[in-house]
Amino acid sequence: MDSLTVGSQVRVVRVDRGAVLVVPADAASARGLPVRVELDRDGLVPGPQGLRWAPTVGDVAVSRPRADGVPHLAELLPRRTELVRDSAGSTSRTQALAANVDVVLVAEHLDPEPDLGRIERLLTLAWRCGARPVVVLTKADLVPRASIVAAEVTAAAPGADVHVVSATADTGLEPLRALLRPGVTLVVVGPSGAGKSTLVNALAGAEVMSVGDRRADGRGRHTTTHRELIALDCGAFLIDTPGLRAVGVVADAAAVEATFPDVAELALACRFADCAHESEPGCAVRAALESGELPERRFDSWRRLAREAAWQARRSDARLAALEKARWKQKTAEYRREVRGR
Ligand SMILES: Nc1nc2c(ncn2[C@@H]2O[C@H](COP(=O)(O)OP(=O)(O)OP(=O)(O)O)[C@@H](O)[C@H]2O)c(=O)[nH]1
Ligand SMILES: [Zn+2]
Repeated sequence: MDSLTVGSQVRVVRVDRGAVLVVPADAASARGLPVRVELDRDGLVPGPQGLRWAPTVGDVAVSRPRADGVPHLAELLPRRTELVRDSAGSTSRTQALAANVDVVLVAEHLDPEPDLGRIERLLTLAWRCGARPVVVLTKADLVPRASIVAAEVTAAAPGADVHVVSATADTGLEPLRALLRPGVTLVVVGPSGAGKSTLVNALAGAEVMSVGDRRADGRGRHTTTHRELIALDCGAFLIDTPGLRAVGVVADAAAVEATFPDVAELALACRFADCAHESEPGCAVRAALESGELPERRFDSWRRLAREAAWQARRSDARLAALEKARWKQKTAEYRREVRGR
């Protein structure tokens, strides 16, 4: 693609400093070379709700060249789905990792042993996003009894399919290839070294991402440093992400409930509607813990995420209140200026 036609819809494949790389949004013509589009000085694009938005990978925008012919993003379209995480630091901003995704592949290695808590955390991220979560257990070639581990993971991932794969041995990938339909967008998330880039390459059938041990310059292993959307020959879109270290999941109560439907259902049977599942009489959750029906580990994981969700809800309330206050301050300042000016 050499130029962007007037008013055409484009898809953001990568975000750089002050610019984005875009391709035509329709799957049929998305495979050409991306075009670099400079952003306005603030790095933002006008979008829904009359606000200016930071574009993210997977965003769809209307491109309209400026008067001087330079490509420009005129408008960001509303996001169908949005994968968000807590941005680093103490600010209450969230960061959109990817937009308009249909499937979230939660990648976790079988060797070393999978971290169930991390899977639950990433599943919460996926459910929150509104996309379909699919767990992919990687490096099956390195462990003898992958199916036993997979059963444990399945118990920790109600409602999500769990697939055991080896990207290097090309096993178990068929169910994932079946997800790659034209126009469908998949994003791969998971810890560094889980084999995300290797998986993306295997699904793409080409070396589209550089992988762990391929660096020949002796400066240690390659690791994915940016998010990138890849338009596959079959018409599907795949987004690779860098390993998410300690993902600040932007949990909300509904997403936590979707990840832990077993705990949510037990809680419904507690005698008190506001049961904290600590020492209340008639607590169905405690009973399930005692009988072994609900593993301690899973209960602890649920509690941690539920607390984070509650904390984040309070924090965003506080943020709204602060915004409201700032607006009010501005209004009074305007009013004073007006009075003084009379
Ligand atoms: N044995 C085996 N090794 C694998 C498999 N998939 C990936 N690896 C290896 O695991 C290492 C990490 O793979 P990557 O694909 O770079 O992992 P990543 O999740 O993209 O890592 P980051 O880019 O750091 O987030 C590399 O050395 C891969 O060759 C697999 O199925 N089997
Ligand atoms: Zn209870």
